[in-house]
Amino acid sequence: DGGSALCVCKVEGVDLAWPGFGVPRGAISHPRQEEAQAIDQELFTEYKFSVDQLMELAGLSCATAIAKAYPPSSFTTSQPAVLVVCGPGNNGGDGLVCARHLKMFGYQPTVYYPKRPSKSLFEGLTTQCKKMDIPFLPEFPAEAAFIDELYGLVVDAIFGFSFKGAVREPFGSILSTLERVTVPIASIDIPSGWDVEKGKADGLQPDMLISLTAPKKAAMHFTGRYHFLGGRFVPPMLQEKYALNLPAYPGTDCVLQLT
Ligand SMILES: NC(=O)C1=CN([C@@H]2O[C@H](COP(=O)(O)OP(=O)(O)OC[C@H]3O[C@@H](n4cnc5c(N)ncnc54)[C@H](OP(=O)(O)O)[C@@H]3O)[C@@H](O)[C@H]2O)[C@H](O)CC1
Ligand SMILES: [K+]
Repeated sequence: DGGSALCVCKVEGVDLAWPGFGVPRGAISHPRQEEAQAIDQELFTEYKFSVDQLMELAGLSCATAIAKAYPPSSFTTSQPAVLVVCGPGNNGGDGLVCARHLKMFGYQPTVYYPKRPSKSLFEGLTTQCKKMDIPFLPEFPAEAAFIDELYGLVVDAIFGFSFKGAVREPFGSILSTLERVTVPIASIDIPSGWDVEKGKADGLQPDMLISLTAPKKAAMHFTGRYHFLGGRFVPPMLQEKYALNLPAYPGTDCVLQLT
């Protein structure tokens, strides 16, 4: 029927179905902006996940994908130094979680977090990073060359699927600096500044994209080397409802390399 391969079994009279145990028959779906937001909302309202639960899994996926694509031994800097740039929404929260896990994995992350929401979730994530000795930059490096000199990788956690319209400051200047760096950029969920559906041909061109839940429409314009899927938390019924047709993650992995 062109849908995903579903395995169904009965346990105590309840039908259990899951994608996988076989390759999905159709292509992976690329939700539009409104669909991505609707799936996100449904995870919270209908499926009763909390934001911090999903953010933890999302951020862990990002750090895991980064560790697979850029192991510390591949860095040319003296330390595996990573600059994590965090925006004002949940994409920025994923960045903070990612920074904390990167530190656990042996990297040297530094965070830049210019616009911090006064919500306990983000305050808690910030404290956790600080208590892990992750430095927070007071200012963004003025020159792309400074970033190239000090860091071997930049994590773009500025905007995710709720980004709309023209970029407002201070993020416009930050993005124009990031467009000029030569070290690889790993974007969480959406390359920041891109239209969530149409992309941005003259915008940031990351080396890596970690799509969370499912690749959004803009991911079709991604031309970097590594595309990973993360956020292995979408219950089968929700995958079916939105016809996500996600490929099966290998074994117990929290990420899947798409390209
Ligand atoms: N289900 C999942 O896969 C999960 C994904 N997660 C991550 O969450 C983001 C989406 O988070 P959300 O908070 O909805 O939105 P963003 O982080 O994309 O951005 C919202 C903030 O950005 C500001 N904004 C929007 N447009 C602009 C602009 N043009 N210029 C400047 N600033 C902009 C917006 O500001 P407002 O003033 O408009 O409110 C917000 O502050 C998703 O992509 C994943 O990364 C969750 O972690 C877990 C579940
Ligand atoms: K991003």
